[in-house]
Amino acid sequence: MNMPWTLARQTARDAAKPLDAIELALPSAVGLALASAVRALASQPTCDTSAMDGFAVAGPGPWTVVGRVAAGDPVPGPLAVGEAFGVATGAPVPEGSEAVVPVELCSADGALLIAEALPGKHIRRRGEDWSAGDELVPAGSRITPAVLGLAAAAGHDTLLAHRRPRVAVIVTGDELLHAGPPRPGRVRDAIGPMLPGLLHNADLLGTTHLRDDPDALADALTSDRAALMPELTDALTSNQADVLITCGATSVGPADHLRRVLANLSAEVLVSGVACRPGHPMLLAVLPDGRFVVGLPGNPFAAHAAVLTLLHPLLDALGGHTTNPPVTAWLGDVNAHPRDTRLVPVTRSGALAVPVGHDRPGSLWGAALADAVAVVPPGHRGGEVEVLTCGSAS
Ligand SMILES: Nc1nc2c(c(=O)[nH]1)N[C@H]1C(S)=C(S)[C@@H](COP(=O)(O)OP(=O)(O)OC[C@H]3O[C@@H](n4cnc5c(N)ncnc54)[C@H](O)[C@@H]3O)O[C@H]1N2
Ligand code: MOO
Repeated sequence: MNMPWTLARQTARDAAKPLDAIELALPSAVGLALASAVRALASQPTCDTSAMDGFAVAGPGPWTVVGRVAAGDPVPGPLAVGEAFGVATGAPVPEGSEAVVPVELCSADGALLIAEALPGKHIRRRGEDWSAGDELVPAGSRITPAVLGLAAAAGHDTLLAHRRPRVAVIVTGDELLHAGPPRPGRVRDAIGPMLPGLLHNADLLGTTHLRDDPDALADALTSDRAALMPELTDALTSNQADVLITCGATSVGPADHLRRVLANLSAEVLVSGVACRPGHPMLLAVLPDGRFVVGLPGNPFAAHAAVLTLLHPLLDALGGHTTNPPVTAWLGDVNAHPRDTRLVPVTRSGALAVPVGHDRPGSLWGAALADAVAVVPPGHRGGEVEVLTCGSAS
C-alpha cells in the first residue's frame, strides 16, 4: 500500500535528528543551519553615533566649533551648550550632543556655525538596532550571507552550525551509457548528472555506477566508501556517507534488486512506495548502522519527484534546518489523479502556476523548462497548491 505523499514527506523529515554541531569560522558556515541562536555580544551602535557628515551641536545655535571627530576615533569629551563638533558619518558624537546637522545645511557667520537643529535628529542612539544579549537569529535558521554579516556586526568570529550530511550516489542499470548518444537498448544516465545540483544542504562524496547485480549493490551499500572511491582514502573517517542514494532497481522486475538487498541487509524500510505520480516506487530505509538509503526510481522524472518528496526533507532534517512555511501558487484544473498526488512541472507568473507539459516519468524535458514543481492533491480542480523549487535550493 503506497503511503500518502504528505505523510511520506513528513516521515522523511521525522526520520533523522540533526547531525553534530561544529564551531566554524564565519565564512565556512554559509548555507548550514545554526545549532544555537545568534545573540548580540555588544549593542549596536555601541555608543551614540552620527548618521551624517556634519556637526554635532548642543543647545540652540549659533555654535562655536570646538573640535572634530572621525569614524574610528574614541568618544570625544562633553559638549557644552553653544558648542559644535565636526563629525563624520559613523563617528561617535560627544556626550551632550543634542542633534547632528548635515554639513550641507550649515553656513558660517565669521567663526560661528549657523543652522537649524532638530532635537535628536541624525544621531543613532546606543543600542538603537539591538542591545547586547538580544537574540538576533533563532537556532535552525539557514546561515545566509546576511546572517554572516549580522553575526560579525554583533561580535562573533565563529558560529555553531550543524554539519552538512555526506551523500554517496549509486547509479544502477546494465542499459546505461555515460557518454555519447543513446541507441536502441541503451539509454544515457540522466539521473547521475542531475543529482549533484539537487543535493542542496549536502556534500556529495562521489557517484558509483553499478550493473544490475544484487551482490554489487549489497557491497556498495555496506562497504567503506573509500573502497569504492580510492581518491577519497586520505580522510577515511570523514568519508562515511550519512545517506546513500540509489537510482533504479526500485520496481519489481527481475533486475530490480533493491528491496531484496535491503531485506538481506536487515534494513528498516520507513517508506516503501508513495501514492504519487510520477515516482510511486520510491523508497526510504535505514541500515542497521544508522545510514539512510533513499531509493530513486529509474525513470528520471520519477527520480526527480523522489528527490523532492523524500531526499530534500531528509537532508534538511539531518542538517538541522527548520521547516519553512510552504510556498503556494494558484493552479487550474490539471487532470488531477483521483487517489494519488501528482507532481507537475510549472513556471510561475505572479501568483499563478502554469504547467509546462512534457512531464512523462521517463522525461526531464518538463522539469528542465520549469522553475518549480506543483504538488497537486488527489481530486484537485483548481485552487492554491504548494510549489517546490526545482533547482538546487539555497
Ligand atoms: N510491474 C511493474 N512494473 C513497473 C512498475 C510497477 O508498479 N509494476 N512501476 C513503474 C514505475 S512507476 C517506475 S518509476 C519504474 C521504476 O523502475 P526502477 O526503479 O526499477 O528502475 P529501472 O527498472 O532500472 O528503470 C526504469 C526505467 O528508467 C530507465 N532508467 C533507469 N536508470 C536511469 C538513469 N540513471 N537515467 C535514465 N534512465 C534510467 C530505464 O532504462 C527504464 O526505462 O518501474 C516501472 N515498472
Ligand atoms: O514512478 Mo514511475 O512514475 O511512473 O515512472
